[in-house]
Amino acid sequence: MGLIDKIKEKAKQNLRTIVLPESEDERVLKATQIVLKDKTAKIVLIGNEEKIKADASKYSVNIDGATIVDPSKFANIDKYIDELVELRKSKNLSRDEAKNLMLTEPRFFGCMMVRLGDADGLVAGSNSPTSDVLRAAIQVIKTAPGINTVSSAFIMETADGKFGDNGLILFADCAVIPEPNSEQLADIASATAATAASVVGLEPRVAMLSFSTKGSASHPLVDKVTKACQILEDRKVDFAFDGELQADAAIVESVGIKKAPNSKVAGRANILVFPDLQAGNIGYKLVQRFSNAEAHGPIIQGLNKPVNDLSRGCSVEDISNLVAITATQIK
Ligand SMILES: CC(C)(COP(=O)(O)OP(=O)(O)OC[C@H]1O[C@@H](n2cnc3c(N)ncnc32)[C@H](O)[C@@H]1OP(=O)(O)O)[C@@H](O)C(=O)NCCC(=O)NCCS
Ligand SMILES: CC(=O)OP(=O)(O)O
Repeated sequence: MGLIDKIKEKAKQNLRTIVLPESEDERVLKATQIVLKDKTAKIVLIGNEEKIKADASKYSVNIDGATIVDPSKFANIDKYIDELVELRKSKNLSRDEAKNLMLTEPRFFGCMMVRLGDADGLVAGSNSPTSDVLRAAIQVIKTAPGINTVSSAFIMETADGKFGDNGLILFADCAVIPEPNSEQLADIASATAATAASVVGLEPRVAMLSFSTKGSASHPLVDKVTKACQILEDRKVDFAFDGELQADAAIVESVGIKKAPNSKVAGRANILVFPDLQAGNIGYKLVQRFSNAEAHGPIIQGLNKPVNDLSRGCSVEDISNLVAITATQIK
């Protein structure tokens, strides 16, 4: 059984309610049909009921069984607005501004449903940039207790099974922090190790990537990565990691042996932590497109409740798969 089938089986065991705020997107309605047919989650669509039903009929999609919530007719809207005003008190968000966000920004409304327990998780981003999804999630759902950094990971399912664990390898952070400092890189490594273990069932082996392997180049950008490794060392984390490593030293055994002979991770990493978002975002898209790999995510890490983002280039299956992943993240 492949990874997604396993995750879907797990999701079916405990049916969760997932909000899909971008009901105007044809792919979202088609994914809703798949999720309801597969019984991997209950779905809440946000928007005008008549329009959603008309669109579903236009696209010949059956969304019977999905709950449709229209913020403009929502009985508890005042409670949601009050909660947002309270959450953004330090930013002086007025009640009118909060009301406007709740009525016009379905991602904010959906995150509030999750925050207040009217839904369990949210998937968005098919029709909005990642930053819009992240802002709603960070402002409304907030970070989990004791966590400072929100980051993300893609589960890459590569076709030939050569890299990572039988072709499964996590890439981080490819979606959230543009220029992570060393502390944040260490946080990204820890969060991704936890995602690898809990969502994919892998024993994490983390490579902290750079353009240098074990001192082969010297530059402040390399120092940032070696400092992140030192932070992980000081934190006494309970997973295998090594750095700084170049990508080939991280994933190709023969190169790992040559460039980092004493490493427990080099040549066999199943998690790649990129030094910044330029490298991470470009890197995952190149692997996805050049090698026809599945890229599941970005799975957002560090939030108090699960919200996951999509690339705007996602397929219908990407959405239904991410709904199942989100459902299994709920504690
Ligand atoms: C994540 C992101 C949306 C944050 O937005 P931002 O406008 O920089 O956020 P701000 O600096 O205004 O901070 C807003 C709040 O979020 C918090 N925050 C921002 N990034 C955070 C992170 N990674 N983890 C935890 N908190 C974070 C800030 O501390 C701030 O908190 P406050 O409002 O309580 O003071 C932004 O970093 C971003 O756009 N990232 C890139 C997304 C992207 O385009 N990815 C590529 C495609 S996938
Ligand atoms: C994750 C990501 O790159 O999202 P998008 O393609 O929507 O920018």
